[in-house]
Amino acid sequence: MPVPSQRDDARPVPNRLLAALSRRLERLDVPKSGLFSATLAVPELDGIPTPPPLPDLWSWLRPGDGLALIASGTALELVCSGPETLDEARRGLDWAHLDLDGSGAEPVAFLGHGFGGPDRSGLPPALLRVPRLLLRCVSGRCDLIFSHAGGASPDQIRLMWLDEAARLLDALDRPVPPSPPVDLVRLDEFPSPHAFRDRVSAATDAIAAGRVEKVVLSRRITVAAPRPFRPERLARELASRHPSCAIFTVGFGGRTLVAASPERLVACNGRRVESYALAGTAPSDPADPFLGGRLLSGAKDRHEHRLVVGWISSALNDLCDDLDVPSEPRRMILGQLEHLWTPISGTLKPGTGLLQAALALHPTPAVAGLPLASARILLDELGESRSGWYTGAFGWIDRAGDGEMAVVLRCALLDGNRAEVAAGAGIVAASDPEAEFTETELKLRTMLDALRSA
Ligand SMILES: C=C(O[C@@H]1C=C(C(=O)O)C=C[C@H]1O)C(=O)O
Repeated sequence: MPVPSQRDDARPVPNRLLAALSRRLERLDVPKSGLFSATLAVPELDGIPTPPPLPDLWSWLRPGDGLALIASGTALELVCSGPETLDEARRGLDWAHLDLDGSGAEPVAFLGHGFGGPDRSGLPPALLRVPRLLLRCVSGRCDLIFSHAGGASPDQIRLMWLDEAARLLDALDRPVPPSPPVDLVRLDEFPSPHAFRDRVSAATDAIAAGRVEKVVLSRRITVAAPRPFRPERLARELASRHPSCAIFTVGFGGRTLVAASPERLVACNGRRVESYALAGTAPSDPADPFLGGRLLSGAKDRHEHRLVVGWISSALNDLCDDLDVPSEPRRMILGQLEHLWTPISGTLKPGTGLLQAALALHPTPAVAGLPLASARILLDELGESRSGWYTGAFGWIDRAGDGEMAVVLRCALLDGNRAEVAAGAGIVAASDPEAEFTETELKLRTMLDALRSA
């Protein structure tokens, strides 16, 4: 079988690897219909890959866990009306798989959805995508997973796969040099700083009147740089600054959502499940060792945190045979800020999976409020608007059901040289408008600082 030709502008791809892939795929019996994936170990690529310059890049990195998923092309994409239908869509997949080298690397579907309600960004309410080619690397061991969803002859499928492999290998081979930092211009802000503080006051009034216990208000700003943002550069920047976070990129229609999320909505490994309660925030200052102590002992932040721990525990309790809820929060330190953090874990009841848990958990009071229904009504009244999947969820699930979804936080929606960045803060009875504004500025800075070098 011929190896697909190079694009004229491309650097030479590792031809030996492509030729080897071509030989191996040729012997493969590709079914004509249904979703089919084949895993091939590629020791030639072993190492920890970084996101390459691919158009519409989908990727997921957990640098701290040595996990990298890098996708190229699409085998199957299902647009769903919301998170409720994602599970249905996934269960409906008739997914055959061949593990050619016995490496155990299962094929993966990416999934994501927004917060709920109108999303002016143009991203669909929910999306499931199986990449045509996935580079799946765990602790430096890499596999290539080819997928196809029928509708072509086996020869056409093999050609498409090799084309995709050529594109991915070429992109992985291209240098992604760092950019000298630039100044960003704030173009637009919603709501204005003044209006945000007013909303915080209106929210504390609603809390005093007993309408809700907590509500999360957010801000969105648009910035411009003198050059186009590079999603792969931003992801690398974030991965080196925040290796404990989930770093992901979701390319869609020429724009790319990029995030460094500290908040695990849910992760499943077999029947083990884990979710993070993350709420209560303060600036972190290495020069002030008492600051963390203040966060741990501060009544307002502990109250805000406890509400989230209670809610997540009760949502997971219904789905689990056993649940471990630490009695004391820990500190999660992320550059310039830190959070109160309680990892909650358990054993799922048989027949329950990642997507059911994600559905039961989203949106947690860390990003919405409590009680949820009243908080949603109050958010509408206060004019809260969220876009670009901010405070929705994004992640991956493999064919066996293992995977993870993170809350979409500390994120930017890149569009050429513009980026929309959002951040919010949990409002409780004792909240102060100025302090909450400062908290959102700090959270925005996580992304703005990285954007300057992207
Ligand atoms: C809403 C955001 O963050 C959430 C709110 C937090 C808080 O209010 O303390 C902390 C972490 C996140 O759960 C955000 O980063 O935009």
